[in-house]
Amino acid sequence: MVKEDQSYYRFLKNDWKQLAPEAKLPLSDQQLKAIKALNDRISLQDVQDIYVPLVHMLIKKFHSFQDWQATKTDFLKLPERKVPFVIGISGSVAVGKSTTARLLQVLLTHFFPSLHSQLITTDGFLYPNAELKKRGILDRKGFPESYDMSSLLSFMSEVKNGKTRIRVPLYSHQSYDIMPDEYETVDNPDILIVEGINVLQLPSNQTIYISDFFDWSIYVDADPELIEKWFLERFGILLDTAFHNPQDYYYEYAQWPREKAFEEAKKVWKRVDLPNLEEFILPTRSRANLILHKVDHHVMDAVYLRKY
Ligand SMILES: Nc1ncnc2c1ncn2[C@@H]1O[C@H](COP(=O)(O)OP(=O)(O)O)[C@@H](O)[C@H]1O
Ligand SMILES: CC(C)(COP(=O)(O)O)[C@@H](O)C(=O)NCCC(=O)O
Repeated sequence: MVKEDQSYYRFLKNDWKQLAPEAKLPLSDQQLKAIKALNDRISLQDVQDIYVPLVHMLIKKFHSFQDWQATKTDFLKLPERKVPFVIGISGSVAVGKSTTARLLQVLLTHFFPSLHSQLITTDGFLYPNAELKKRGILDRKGFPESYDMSSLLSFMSEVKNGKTRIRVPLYSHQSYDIMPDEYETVDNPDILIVEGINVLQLPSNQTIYISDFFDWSIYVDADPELIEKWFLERFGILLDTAFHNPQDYYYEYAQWPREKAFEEAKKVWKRVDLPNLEEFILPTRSRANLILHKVDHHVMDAVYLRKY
């Protein structure tokens, strides 16, 4: 049964999965490989039940956005121009934002191959570690003051103005820092997905939200105790990757007894990422157009859709 409160309809998985009956997996072998390559633990049942209807709803929204752009330029007697449709994805550190974003991109490409979609993460707009140290906020990484929000806002404005070949700095979880002289290029796509913990926040000293540039927003939600578990699992993967690479930020931890390294990671979660979730990320959840709620093993149990 679809329930509602003042702001959202709540669809349990069984209701939500009925919504795009014409859109069925199986995907081609190649698409399945693409999904499994991005994460081989993703539930294909969830892909079918949750993500496929979601992608079809997003495309309806995209078409109505395009219609409005055409109507507007026609009414204003202005030349037509392409304005990217922007989807923001928010949620805690380690809740699965980047996996969700990549999965949406794979599915958009699968069902709508003529559309060019791109994906960026706002991690690239974190100040480099050297700058965070200079400001005395290295242990506040991820908090609002650790991002160069005015660059992020300028980037969003360039995207919406149709600028081509915009360079976006890149962050590496392995080096735990911005990668010097490495960028990705955003090239006036049809759809841009912008993923990050801060995308629904009002930047300090600014008068506009990043989400003012969004045409749709998604908040990935789960119980903080589960998110801590996923954070620690990802830490374990980062340790394994770092083991033989002294350049890796996690190399030192990888040499420690495993239990001691995990104790340290738990402290980071309690001292940094959990307070950030409680103080700055969770309060933005009610601004999202859609909330994806996950339970154990990243399985989705409910979708909340804003009523207006
Ligand atoms: N749908 C999913 N199924 C299985 N594992 C997932 C899923 N989404 C995320 N994960 C795992 O959870 C951890 C955090 O995911 P990630 O996408 O890196 O989160 P975020 O971008 O929010 O920090 C990673 O280890 C990732 O592999
Ligand atoms: C770079 C991040 C702020 C962004 O998180 P993400 O959403 O990419 O997981 C986060 O991974 C982080 O490094 N937080 C600082 C504390 C920590 O080491 O977890």
